[in-house]
Amino acid sequence: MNVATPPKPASAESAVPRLTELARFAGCAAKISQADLHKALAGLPVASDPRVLVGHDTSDDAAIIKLREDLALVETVDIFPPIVDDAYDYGRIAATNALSDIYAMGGTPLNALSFVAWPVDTLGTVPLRQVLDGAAAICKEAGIAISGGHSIVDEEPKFGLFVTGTIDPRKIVSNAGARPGDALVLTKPIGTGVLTTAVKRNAAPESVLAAAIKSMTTLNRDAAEAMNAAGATAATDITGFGLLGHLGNMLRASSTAAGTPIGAKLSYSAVPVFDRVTGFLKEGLCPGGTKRNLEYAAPNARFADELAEPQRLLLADAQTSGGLLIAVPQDKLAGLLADLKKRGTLAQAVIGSVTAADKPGVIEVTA
Ligand SMILES: Nc1ncnc2c1ncn2[C@@H]1O[C@H](COP(=O)(O)OP(=O)(O)OP(=O)(O)O)[C@@H](O)[C@H]1O
Ligand SMILES: [Mg+2]
Repeated sequence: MNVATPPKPASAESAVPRLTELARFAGCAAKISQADLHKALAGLPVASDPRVLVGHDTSDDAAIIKLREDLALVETVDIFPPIVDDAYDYGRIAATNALSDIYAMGGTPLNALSFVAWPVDTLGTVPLRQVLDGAAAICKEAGIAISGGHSIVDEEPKFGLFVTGTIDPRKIVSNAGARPGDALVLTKPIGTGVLTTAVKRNAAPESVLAAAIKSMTTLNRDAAEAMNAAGATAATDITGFGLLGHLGNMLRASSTAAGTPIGAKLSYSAVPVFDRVTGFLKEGLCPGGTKRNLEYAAPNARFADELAEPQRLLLADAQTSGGLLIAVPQDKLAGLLADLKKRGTLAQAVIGSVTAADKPGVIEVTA
């Protein structure tokens, strides 16, 4: 069930310049590209400690550290520059996005610490406080506190959370468990990268963001509860690398775990999209991160000829606080969809299926 948007605290000072003007890349589109991240992380020591059940080597959403047979910690961090101009909404979006990685593993949030980089001389502390209030409101909704943090001066604002959660180590939903035949279900529409870019470049009024802000501030908790109840084989959240990028990570991790190449079939027309996004893409409004995502994904994507560049870009659009992508065995699909619907997730879309492939991570996209 979605919780109503809380009232915004009154602003004592107008934030000049706009928050998004100070950000080179907005939200999760500021992530270092998958290609560069792989270069930077390749060969970095992998944890040999047997208590590290999930480390950075499988590109998963969070690290998992076993404490007991029935208890493990889930740890994640997510920080990014402003994606909207409203400071309170920026805080809410950053917090929802950070919590999402805990839900994507099947975990339950326990506590958060916040990180702030802020141009105190230009913006003052009032909008900073609004960011913190927004994040606190979302954490309260998730049932946890922000129990501390760290703050530095920076010309480009950045904000985010370190979140700790708990999980039963026997019930981890990593991105490595997808198996051929599983259905792929998406729980929020895509297109936040394109919409926020259109507004940032003054090509559209802020009102076009209403549905996207509602989505970016909706916790993936309900989707995760349905996923856990259904017995999903794998899940991840769709963020900065876009649908193709995060699906690719899931398929490659699942291929390694299964010891056989695993790919997917994706149906373009089944993917839920926010209003106006396809029009903006046709006008050439597209975040740089989305173009980089498509470049990275293209060698492993087999697009139907009818799908032109704007449609391909859409599937690679850098999302901020996107929905869960859930792999679920076919016999559990109907139950999952009914539960997602009952809980009121923003989408319950079957967008494709997992396949046996000739090469790990291949995605065949039909119109
Ligand atoms: N600086 C880093 N040092 C070590 N590992 C890293 C670093 N940056 C990213 N990683 C690892 O790379 C993998 C992919 O990171 P990515 O940010 O895509 O995951 P994510 O947290 O699910 O993304 P998002 O938070 O946007 O959902 C993860 O396993 C992550 O832990
Ligand atoms: Mg993630």
